[in-house]
Amino acid sequence: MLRVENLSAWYGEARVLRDVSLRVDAGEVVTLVGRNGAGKSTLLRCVMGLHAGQRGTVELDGRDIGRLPVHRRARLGLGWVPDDRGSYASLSVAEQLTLPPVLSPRSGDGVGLSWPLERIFEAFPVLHERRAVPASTLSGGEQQMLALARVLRMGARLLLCDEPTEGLSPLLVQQVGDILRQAKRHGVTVLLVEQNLRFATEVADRHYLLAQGGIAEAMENSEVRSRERELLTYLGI
Ligand SMILES: Nc1ncnc2c1ncn2[C@@H]1O[C@H](COP(=O)(O)OP(=O)(O)OP(=O)(O)O)[C@@H](O)[C@H]1O
Repeated sequence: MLRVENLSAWYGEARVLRDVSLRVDAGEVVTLVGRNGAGKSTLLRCVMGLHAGQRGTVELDGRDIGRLPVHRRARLGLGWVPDDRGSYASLSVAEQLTLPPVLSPRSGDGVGLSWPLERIFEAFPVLHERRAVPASTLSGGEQQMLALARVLRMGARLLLCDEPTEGLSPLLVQQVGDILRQAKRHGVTVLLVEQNLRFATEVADRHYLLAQGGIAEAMENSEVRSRERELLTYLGI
């Protein structure tokens, strides 16, 4: 579904990604792990088209999307879940969930269709409880849930999630895990930055370790589990 080939990225003169190649197959959940500053967020931003200084190939379903602007990538089904949670603060939770342009249904298997509001509220009980309040009054964790809910509501079929569990209570972390597993059952593909290795192995199929802007290793769940202690020390967690 997603193929990244020899992707490099710069901030001014500083090169922060070095010939990164990876793939995420349809229906997979894949994580990017790595130390602070390894380039994980920049990689996600490149895939979404949010980073100008890049070179290399980004393909979605065999189509080169590397030069498309963000809104065109969103139309093709890429859903961006940022770590800064941006929202239209004065609108209520329910208004926000009816606001985004809902992607037109793809023909065929129904994968990647907009989630109905009922399913959203079932999956995100906290948003149902708080549906009438302005989003500005939500906690950071609740805003994170709202950001995730919005892209599912839009019908994104490849979610790009930047540390969705960061700063969440254990209960909300568990809910994010349930939601990602549910999204996977509905055919949604996920690439996520995740530092919580235990969470990563519970939700993901595979993992890439990013080090100094390059892919250092590709790992299966079993490998991450058996090397957990070593990896946690390496990541400085
Ligand atoms: N706006 C920017 N201008 C200049 N350098 C930047 C900018 N944003 C990030 N960088 C640098 O690019 C490198 C990669 O940053 P990036 O945020 O992608 O890493 P990361 O792995 O996501 O780290 P973290 O987990 O700390 O967010 C770092 O060295 C960082 O200092």
